[in-house]
Amino acid sequence: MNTSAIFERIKAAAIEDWQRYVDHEFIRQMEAGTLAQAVFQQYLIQDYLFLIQYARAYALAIYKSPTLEDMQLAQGGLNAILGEMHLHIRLCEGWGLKKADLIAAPEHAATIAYTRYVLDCGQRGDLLDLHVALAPCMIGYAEIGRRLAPALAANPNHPYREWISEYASEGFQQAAQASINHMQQLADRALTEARFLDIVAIFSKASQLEADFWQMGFDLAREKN
Ligand SMILES: Cc1ncc(C[n+]2csc(CCO)c2C)c(N)n1
Repeated sequence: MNTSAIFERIKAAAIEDWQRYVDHEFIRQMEAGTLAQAVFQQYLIQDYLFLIQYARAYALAIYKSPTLEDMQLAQGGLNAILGEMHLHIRLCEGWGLKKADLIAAPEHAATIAYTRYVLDCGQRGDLLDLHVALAPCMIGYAEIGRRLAPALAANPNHPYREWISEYASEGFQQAAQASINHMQQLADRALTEARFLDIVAIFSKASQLEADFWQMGFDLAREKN
């Protein structure tokens, strides 16, 4: 099939689920600086557990790589996760939570659902299926980082400066672009017309699971109150 600008086409086909993810109430409140800290803390603790499982998904992407270049790109993703986890440890330390406390937290159903879904896409499918399941995470956070960056300039005391800066950073934006480029290569090699709807379904599902992940922060904070 004609696979030009494949990421834009997949996103357009899944636009409602994508919007519900990148424009979730959590993001709106974060942008405004009004998101309750308890909600953000619950999210971030679960996100640490999420990243451990997500690192396994990138490791699976190395295993599923037909070429050395695919392997190197997946390895870059794995390294980026290890770097991202420093943000979580730093922020949690500021609240008096140690790494051991994070690891000991029980995984929420939304964390399990999302990470195991991605791992399953990789186990039963090929590298394109897995890459598409991984895409909303990387590319969505880059879109959110770009959108929220102006809020930092407007408010010098923005409470979520560190988090927003991480995803708005040049390094992170480049990594997301590299992920789009890799998706393009994989699609050029393996995407057929017959597979397109299956690929869109994976992207939609992962986007829905991202939206559920934001929602989990509100739900957990309410339960603990
Ligand atoms: C629920 C959730 N979704 C996406 C990310 C962002 N993220 C996770 S792994 C990875 C790839 C390399 O760092 C990126 C961008 C997150 N932290 N939590």
